[in-house]
Amino acid sequence: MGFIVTEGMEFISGWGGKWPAPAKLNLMLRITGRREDGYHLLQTVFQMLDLCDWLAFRPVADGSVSLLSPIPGVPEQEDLTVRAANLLKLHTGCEAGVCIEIEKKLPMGGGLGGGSSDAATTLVVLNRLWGLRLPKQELMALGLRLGADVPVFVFGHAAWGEGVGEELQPIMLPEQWFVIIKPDCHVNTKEIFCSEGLTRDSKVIKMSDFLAGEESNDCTEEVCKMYPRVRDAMNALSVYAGARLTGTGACVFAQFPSKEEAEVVFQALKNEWLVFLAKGLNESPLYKKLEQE
Ligand SMILES: C[C@](O)(CO)[C@H](O)COP(=O)(O)OP(=O)(O)OC[C@H]1O[C@@H](n2ccc(N)nc2=O)[C@H](O)[C@@H]1O
Ligand SMILES: Nc1ncnc2c1ncn2[C@@H]1O[C@H](COP(=O)(O)OP(=O)(O)OP(=O)(O)O)[C@@H](O)[C@H]1O
Repeated sequence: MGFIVTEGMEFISGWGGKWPAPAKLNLMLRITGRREDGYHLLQTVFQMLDLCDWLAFRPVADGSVSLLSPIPGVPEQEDLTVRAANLLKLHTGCEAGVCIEIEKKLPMGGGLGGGSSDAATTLVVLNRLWGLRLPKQELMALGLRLGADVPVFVFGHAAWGEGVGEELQPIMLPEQWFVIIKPDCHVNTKEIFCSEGLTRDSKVIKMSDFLAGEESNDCTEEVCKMYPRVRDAMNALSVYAGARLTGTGACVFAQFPSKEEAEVVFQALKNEWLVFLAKGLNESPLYKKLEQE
């Protein structure tokens, strides 16, 4: 059941070939308050991974936005890539059209931010393809309208995040290796943020506290209580190294200084769990590719 990251395969001949939409991990997640609209104030640390969805964009003449093959369970017009493209058209008055293909590699509902990253890649690539020249800050603000995790993927760098996750400062982190278990359950982010027992009054800390080892995730206890399979995954990974939850789950992860050390744990878990081996990245592969175009 294990899954080693491999390069995406060629699938359609879209503009610029295929574009990465990397996963993220929340290396720490503190909930420090709640806004009047119900959204939670967070302190978090985002790092991208070399584990990606792959997207292709084919210009179409009739001004429509469509998906070549919608993701099962997600209606085409609700897909975050379609919503991102339509939002960009509405915001700029651009009359161009696009057909999008998604090669889905990231598990959904896993706290790896796949849908958000797909949306961010769509905003960044179409901004270039359609010659819109919107600055990054404006794309991030548009992205926030699609979800709290979209801005960091537009930002494109490992980041210290505050607000609802949209106030971002770049951070340089060691590019370690991660073993990530995706338990066979789908955690609903909204359900976790609505749950009674969630810690919402964590002390505000500084970036230096995180760097000194403060790496907790305030959602862990509640998610493990509501989703026993997440607790099982934490226990399975804890045998080898400190296990943490990303976002609101369901994925749990442990970090290792070398690929070799991570590989040993990956091999030990892969028969029983859906497990990924991935490298932490400070710079998003999306921008690396954009620079090459
Ligand atoms: C848990 C994280 O993944 C950490 O990075 C994000 O905060 C969640 O980001 P996301 O999946 O893009 O979430 P959204 O689609 O914006 O929000 C889903 C639901 O989660 C709740 N939500 C989300 C983010 C936040 N800071 N406070 C919240 O209370 C809201 O009820 C919202 O309706
Ligand atoms: N392109 C897309 N890819 C994945 N999910 C999408 C997409 N478009 C819409 N969705 C919806 O978004 C939901 C959340 O998917 P996603 O993969 O982003 O979860 P997640 O990793 O838990 O996100 P987060 O870490 O941001 O909470 C899915 O269950 C699906 O209904």
